[in-house]
Amino acid sequence: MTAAAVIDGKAFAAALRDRIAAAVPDYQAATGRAPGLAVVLVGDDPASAVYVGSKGKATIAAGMESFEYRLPADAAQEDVEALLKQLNADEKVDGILLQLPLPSHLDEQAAVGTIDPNKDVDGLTPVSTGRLALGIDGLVPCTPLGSLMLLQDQLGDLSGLEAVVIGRSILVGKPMAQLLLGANCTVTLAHSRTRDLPDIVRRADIVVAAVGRAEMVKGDWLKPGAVVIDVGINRLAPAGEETKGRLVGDVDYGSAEPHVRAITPVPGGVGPMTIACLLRNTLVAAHRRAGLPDPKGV
Ligand SMILES: Nc1nc2c(c(=O)[nH]1)N[C@@H](CN(C=O)c1ccc(C(=O)N[C@@H](CCC(=O)O)C(=O)O)cc1)CN2
Repeated sequence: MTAAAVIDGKAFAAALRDRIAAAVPDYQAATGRAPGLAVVLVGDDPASAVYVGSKGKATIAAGMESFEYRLPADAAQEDVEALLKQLNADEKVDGILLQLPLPSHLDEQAAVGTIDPNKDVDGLTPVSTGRLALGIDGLVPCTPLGSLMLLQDQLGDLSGLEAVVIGRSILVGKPMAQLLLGANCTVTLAHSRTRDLPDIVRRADIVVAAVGRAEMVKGDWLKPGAVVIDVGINRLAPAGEETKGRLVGDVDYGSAEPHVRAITPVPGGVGPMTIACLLRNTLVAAHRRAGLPDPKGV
């Protein structure tokens, strides 16, 4: 078999961000202001702080307005929900994102549920989830949306293809399965209790691994010629004092690569698409809130 294509999510995301930035001035001319994205971080998880910082920088680089809110790790549920309601009412804010995970004493679903669905650029409110399940146009979670874009770029029409999604999280697995179903794939949603997982994965033309276990999916689980989207971001324990922990996905890249038609690397695959799709959703939300047609090409 010929060498697998390495799907360059970083370059794809950069091109998408450029198209978004190019569309912002038209919105600004029509409304008199730039689209605004508010990101809320509760607590001091270092990885979350990095992601929130990257989102703020990317928002500004796209010509949008960035609003960042930080609440302490011991914030009460009422404090989080009060802030989200305040942002719902803020006319300058088109998109609201509550960075996850929240500290464990907080109820994530209840907090997310207070976000105005028209500003739900993470696509996680019950209304957004329902719209996706019903096939009604709405705002779709960023990582699955970015994964779908990469798949369609590789494969074109996905109709009739067998897709296996491993992992049933609200953030990735479930919406990914819905998106693939919407693209007319035959979808299996596998998870930690699935029996004979390697055999199920072996059927798939498309594999999306979002299980959160380092290098779990092995090369001999994959159908020759499959396209693999690796959503996992796992930092391996440092091998020595001076060695930084290596970042790996949920797929054992070394054993998978010789079997497949195309695969996303980690880092540089799906990860960068998450933030690019957040900007895309913010631009779309801003247009819809202003009663403008959806922006083209994003
Ligand atoms: N409310 C949300 N919370 C979280 C989401 C989300 O979509 N909405 N996703 C993740 C974290 N995340 C964004 O929030 C995110 C993860 C990874 C990347 C990324 O670009 N990763 C790089 C590698 C980065 C590194 O070196 O650590 C890559 O894969 O190339 C961007 C955003 C959980 N929380």
